[in-house]
Amino acid sequence: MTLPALRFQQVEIRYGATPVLQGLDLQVEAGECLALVGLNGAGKTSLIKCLLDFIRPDGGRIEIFGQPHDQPASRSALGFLPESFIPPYYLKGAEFLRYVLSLQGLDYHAEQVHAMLAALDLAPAALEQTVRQYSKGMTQKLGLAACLLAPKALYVLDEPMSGLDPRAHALLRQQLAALRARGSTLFLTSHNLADVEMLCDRLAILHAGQIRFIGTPAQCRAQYGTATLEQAFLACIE
Ligand SMILES: Nc1ncnc2c1ncn2[C@@H]1O[C@H](COP(=O)(O)OP(=O)(O)OP(=O)(O)O)[C@@H](O)[C@H]1O
Repeated sequence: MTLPALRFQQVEIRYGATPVLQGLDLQVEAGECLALVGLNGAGKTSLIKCLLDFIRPDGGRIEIFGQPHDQPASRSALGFLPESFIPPYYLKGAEFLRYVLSLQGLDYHAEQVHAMLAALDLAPAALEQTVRQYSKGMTQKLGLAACLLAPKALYVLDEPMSGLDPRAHALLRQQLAALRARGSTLFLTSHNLADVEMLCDRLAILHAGQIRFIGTPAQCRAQYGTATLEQAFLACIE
């Protein structure tokens, strides 16, 4: 039997007295692409921070391929792109990639790096520029390259399309589809429901601290009797 990539059981998160997640259950199957969607402040990033053990849940249990998430070894299967990716401003692009790869015991292969940059539409000249000279979209592409260069069974991507121009956006969709086709699991957050429709096997709608809907985009539209996923999302969170 294949273990799920992620299993969240009855996860609770509070900031002080304010509850954010209230007994959240969610399972991400190995090999699928699942989007977590929800309004600003719904708790998507908080759930990801909990998964990565940056914050402790106030209740519940999280497993990564069957292992408790707070065992560091469980997270070696996982690549992560944070919502706000801010690399050290004084490093050159190549230095940053070399550093991130070395932390994972991986070598820097120039041809792989150039291929990844081309796949993300980041000019190779960026490798020799310091990060302080980057635009917002270039910074996001560097973060994506650092994350996707390491072969992982599971990628956790918090708003991966953020700041990308339309061409880079389309290229990243292709890149993510290729990763999924190679068997990696993708767990991402997105506010772009057109991306979710095109890219994801399933979506989970987080609202008022719990998962209100989980299923395919087609099931979501059917359940709420709407023509578009956006209308279905709005009906779900009413
Ligand atoms: N460190 C913190 N201290 C107190 N409250 C916090 C903290 N981090 C997040 N929150 C609150 O928790 C709630 C969920 O925030 P979170 O960032 O998880 O939402 P999100 O779904 O990722 O939102 P967005 O779509 O805007 O990125 C919000 O009300 C936010 O104000």
